[in-house]
Amino acid sequence: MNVISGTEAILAFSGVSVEFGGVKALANVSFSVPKGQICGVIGPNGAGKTTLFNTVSRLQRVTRGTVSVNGRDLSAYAPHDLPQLGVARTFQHVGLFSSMPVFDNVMVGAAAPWAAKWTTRYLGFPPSPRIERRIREQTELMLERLNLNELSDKRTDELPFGSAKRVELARALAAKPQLLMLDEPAGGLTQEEVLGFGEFIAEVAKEMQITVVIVEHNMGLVSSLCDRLVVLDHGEIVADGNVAETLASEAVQNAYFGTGS
Ligand SMILES: Nc1ncnc2c1ncn2[C@@H]1O[C@H](COP(=O)(O)OP(=O)(O)OP(=O)(O)O)[C@@H](O)[C@H]1O
Repeated sequence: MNVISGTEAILAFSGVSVEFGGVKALANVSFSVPKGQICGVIGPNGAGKTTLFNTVSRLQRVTRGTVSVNGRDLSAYAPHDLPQLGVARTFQHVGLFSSMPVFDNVMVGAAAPWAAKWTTRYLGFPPSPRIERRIREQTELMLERLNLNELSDKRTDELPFGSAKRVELARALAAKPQLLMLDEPAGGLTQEEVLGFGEFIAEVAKEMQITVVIVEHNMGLVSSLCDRLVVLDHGEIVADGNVAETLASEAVQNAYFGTGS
């Protein structure tokens, strides 16, 4: 498929298949995402988007093929290793610690790369005061960047949905990822919130030099935000390229509406 050459890839899928019994959720998917790109993954319900995401988060094993980040084959890693590899994600249904205040939720993200170190995980070394200070500073920075300062002490289950989504994003960004995976970030947001969200992601991706892969049904967001679209249908890539051409392609019309000739 469309493996981009000449630019260093941060994420690469090579011949990835995932099968559930007789169901082929992904069938021989290959593409790579160069550093700095905002890549949208779209497709009708059941196309394999979440499965694709989960192979990166290590929540889903591949039946065949390889998923790699910065050239490292992810099969050697567990989900808790991802912050150290520079990968952060958000979930389709907000995945916050509901009884904890906003500040602590974001601090979990800021502490994640440090917490994933083997000296912490296996030997239980507590953070030094210097590291603890850095984690708190990073948390405060993200709260400010996402306009969450005023909500800092609120429990996350007391927040409106749009604010909870912002907290989840702050938590993911607090880990200073190189690769940010966003799973349907616009779901449940008002149209105004969606616009603001798209602008914010574009700004932050540039500012923090983050590569973004986004699964999204909201075509308005996808069109305004993404540099490129990969379209899945029945587990296969049916189109891959710039946004306008891809959306207008026969393969996409077929996948969504069954109207191509
Ligand atoms: N754990 C599972 N066991 C069996 N089949 C599964 C499992 N997870 C996904 N599938 C099937 O794999 C296919 C791809 O599902 P997936 O959730 O990845 O699609 P999707 O594009 O994310 O859909 P949606 O847009 O509805 O979220 C579907 O046919 C789905 O029913």
